[in-house]
Amino acid sequence: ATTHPLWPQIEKLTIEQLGYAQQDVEGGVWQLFAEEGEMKMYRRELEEDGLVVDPLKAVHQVRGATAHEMVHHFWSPDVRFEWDTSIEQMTVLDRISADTLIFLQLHKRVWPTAQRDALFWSHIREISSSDPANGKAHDTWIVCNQSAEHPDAPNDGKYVRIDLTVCFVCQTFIDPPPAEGQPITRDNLLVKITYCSVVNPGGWAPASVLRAVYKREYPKFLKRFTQYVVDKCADQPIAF
Ligand SMILES: O=S(=O)(CCO)c1ccc(-c2ccc(C3CCCC3)c([C@H]3C[C@H]3c3ccccn3)c2)cc1
Repeated sequence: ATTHPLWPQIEKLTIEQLGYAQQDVEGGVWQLFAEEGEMKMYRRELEEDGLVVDPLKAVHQVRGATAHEMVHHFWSPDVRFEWDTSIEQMTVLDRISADTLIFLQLHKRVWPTAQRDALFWSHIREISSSDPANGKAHDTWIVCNQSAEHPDAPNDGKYVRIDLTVCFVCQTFIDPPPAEGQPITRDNLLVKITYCSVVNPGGWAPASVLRAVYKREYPKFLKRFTQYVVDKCADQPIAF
């Protein structure tokens, strides 16, 4: 699949988004707008042609799951409806490779804005692996979602098409390490999560409405997703 025409863009954007996600949120450019327990949500106020396109960066950490488990459930079409309450319809239009799919999603209408759809490629990749037993190095995984075009989903104006760039980066920590010679259990798992998104709503929507919706929806979205994975994996063997 590395011969697919999208491959150079997928490769370039995935590396760029990894760097972007790993940049610290200090330095004052990011404004903390929501905080719940370990989850901190930041935004930068940005408008393009009068449209709110506020970049968002969320950092979170949860116990009981691995980076691989988190990103797999974020990427997999099979479980999307189990956690993503923002969508009404979802289709996989193409499987570019085993780790890259093209999604077409119809998002629930957010009153008073018009209903939106999103067409994007979604790529999952392990960035670094490690030997979980030594507890030193930690594995990092990323999912990148980037708006794309596709002949089967022309932007025919039936819905307002949003433009999105999303990255979801997770890193596993063995913390606290198990006692000498003891196996790693889920009590030893800590996963650090960074979620970055830039969503251009595609058509006019009042800035005040969008910012209120972002403030309400994103914290709910990330909390619900991470809790879903921890609950789903609780009684399963650990997938590093
Ligand atoms: O992380 S993903 O790739 C997961 C795959 O689904 C993702 C997440 C969120 C969105 C999305 C799509 C539309 C909207 C708005 C724009 C104008 C009116 C609807 C929003 C804003 C409203 C915010 C929001 C955030 C989270 C959940 C729902 N609503 C977000 C798209 C993709």
